[in-house]
Formats: sequence, structure tokens, C-alpha cells
Amino acid sequence: MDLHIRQLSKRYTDVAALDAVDLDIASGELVALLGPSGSGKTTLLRVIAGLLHADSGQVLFGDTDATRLSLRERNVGFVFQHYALFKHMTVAENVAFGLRSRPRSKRPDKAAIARRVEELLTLIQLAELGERYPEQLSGGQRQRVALARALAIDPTVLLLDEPFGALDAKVRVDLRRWLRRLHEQTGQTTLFVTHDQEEALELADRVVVLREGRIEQVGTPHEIYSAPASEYVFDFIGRANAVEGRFDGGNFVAIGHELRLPIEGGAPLAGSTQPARLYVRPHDLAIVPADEGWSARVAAAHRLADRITLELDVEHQPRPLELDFAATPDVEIPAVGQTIAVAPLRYRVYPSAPTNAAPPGTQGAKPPGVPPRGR
Ligand SMILES: Nc1ncnc2c1ncn2[C@@H]1O[C@H](COP(=O)(O)OP(=O)(O)OP(=O)(O)O)[C@@H](O)[C@H]1O
Repeated sequence: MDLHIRQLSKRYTDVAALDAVDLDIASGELVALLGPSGSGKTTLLRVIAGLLHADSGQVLFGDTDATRLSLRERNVGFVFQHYALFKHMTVAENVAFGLRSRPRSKRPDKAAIARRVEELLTLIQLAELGERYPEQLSGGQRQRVALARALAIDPTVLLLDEPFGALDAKVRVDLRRWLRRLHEQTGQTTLFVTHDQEEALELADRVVVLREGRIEQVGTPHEIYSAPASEYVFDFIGRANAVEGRFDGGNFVAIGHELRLPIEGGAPLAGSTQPARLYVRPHDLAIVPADEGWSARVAAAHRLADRITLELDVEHQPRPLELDFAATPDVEIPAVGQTIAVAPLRYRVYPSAPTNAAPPGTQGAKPPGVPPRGR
């Protein structure tokens, strides 16, 4: 079922938890709602579920306006972070619960419920554990049962609120991959809340980045990662270095340095000397010949598996930068204390003084012919 959110707003006394949110989700999509704590993810999910009423706006399931429908009438599947399984029921009884508690006229017969439960337990790969009680399962197994229970009612949409949030890192990674495969099998329209950008990028068809109750960007994981619409998104998604500077014609110049970095789409800013901030990911920063980069002192070098990360103090910059490269046998690793020159290969530049009329982030690429070294 496709889902449409129109101008949804919800205020608590002193905060706009949702501020005129518009969102369209196609049937069968797996969409992640991503944002820091307090950005409105849970509020949006709860309004869609019918657990909470918005002050204004609409929720549409297909062509049906669901805004005034109750939780039960919406027939959504919901899974929370904390296991909400019934302790006194077996796994099979938990999965059957949604079907058994339907009004008599809509309730499948016993044999049909048993078949559906068996089908779902097979789908979540727990066919052998139907007679166990929740306390006899691991945390990851309990969340799989919670998903099966949510799927049992053939929900219009599946809403997952940080379903793996309480599990340890390794189990989380396994379960999100498992969820992706499960989604490919069921094709169930799914909205997934997370504050973990890695989880969102790995799992979702599209990611919605929320900020203070508003949507900052909607896009595929690739779009969100490689073309962040704002400084906020760049900073929130993946590791990022920020370099302070200014616009200089269609270029960016870092404070205290002469290197002029062209900005793609920089024409509207030509002539501007407005303060600007350049964002570059650690793997997009390269060691270059001395006169082609920013001069930087190696403050520390860390090795993690086959990657080396250098921590660099760049002259006149308030924050150190990180540079990542692969530790191949022939690579020369600069020593701590050594001065090197670095330049960004791919980057985006945003005006650093927040103004309402701020032009969108503009991206740049170093002109060809700059040989990256040490990678
Ligand atoms: N019942 C409430 N009363 C007052 N303010 C609330 C209430 N519920 C949420 N808020 C506020 O609304 C905003 C959005 O909250 P919400 O729980 O939707 O954010 P979130 O992105 O899901 O955060 P988290 O990741 O911490 O769960 C926050 O500023 C929060 O403090």
C-alpha cells in the first residue's frame, strides 16, 4: 500500500515535533526515517500508526484518508525498540495474537491461523521455536518474533521504531541484513526509524533525514551520501571534515591559505567574499605536492585493519582534519610531527553564515592532474 503524508504538524507546548511534513512512500518501499534525538521520527511514526493525533495535516493510505481512523481501523503493523511480546504466551501464540483478537466476522478459522503462524515462523527462521516462551529467546530472536507478529495481520504498512536499538552491535548488523532480505521476500511497505546513519544507508531504498520536525532531505542512500542537500546532512551522514574559509569569486579559499578550490555551480556567488565552510570526507582528502594543498602537521596516525587514519593540524583551522587511506604494502605513511600538504578531491561548500536566502550547497571537484599520493 502506498502512503502519503500531507502537511502534518504536531506541537507540544514549547516545541514543534512535526512542522508541515510532506512525504510520499510508494507501495513496497523500505524507507528509513533518520535524524538525531528529538528530530520528530517517533512522533511521525506514531501519527501514521494512529497512536497519536496530529494538530493538522493528513495521512493517506492509498486513496483512503486515514487521518481520523483508529489504530485498529488502520491495520498497521508496529514494532518497538523494547520487546513488546506477551510473556505468558508462547512464540506461536504471540504471532497468532493479532488474528485471534479480530472480531468473529473477520477472524480466520483455527486451522488458517495455525497455517499462517507456521508460515511466518518459517519466514523468520524460527520454525522450531513456536512452543518456547519469550524469556527463552535471545534479544534478536524476540525482535524477529515481534516482526512476525506485526506481519501476521497483513498490515497496510509496517512501522518499525528502532527495532534493533536495544541489541548489541554485531546482532544489529546481522538483523538489519536479515530484515532487508525479509523485505525483499514480503514486499511490505515499511517505515523504519533509526538514529544510526549506517543502518539507514545500508537498509533503506530511500532515506528521509529529519531535523527539528522538518524534512531536510529525501533521497536514495547514494544521493544522501554523495550529494547532501545541506551542511546538516553532510555532517550527520558519515564522517566529515569541516574547513573554514570564504568564497572568492567562484572558488573556495581556506582561512590562512592560498589554494583556490573551484566550486561547481559557483557562478551565482562570483565576487562574493562571504564566509564559507568546505566539507570533505576523510577518504576524499589526499596528500599532494607541497604547493598544491593546505600545509598540515601530522598529529597522530591510527591503524584500523587495512585503513590508516591521519589526524592533521591544519594551519589557521580551528579543528583537526582526518585523512583516510588504504595501508597497502608500498604506501608511505607520514610520521607523526611531519608537515605534509593535503587537498580535497571531492567536497561541498556551504555558506557558513546562516541566512534565510542561503544558496544551496555547491559541490566541487579538484581539477584533473593533481596526483593523490599515499593511497
Ligand atoms: N509527550 C511529549 N510531550 C512534550 N514534548 C514531547 C513529547 N513527545 C515528544 N516531545 C518532543 O517532541 C520532539 C520530537 O520528539 P520525538 O520523540 O518524535 O523525536 P525522535 O526523533 O523520535 O527522538 P528519539 O530518537 O530520541 O526517540 C522532541 O523535542 C521531544 O522532546
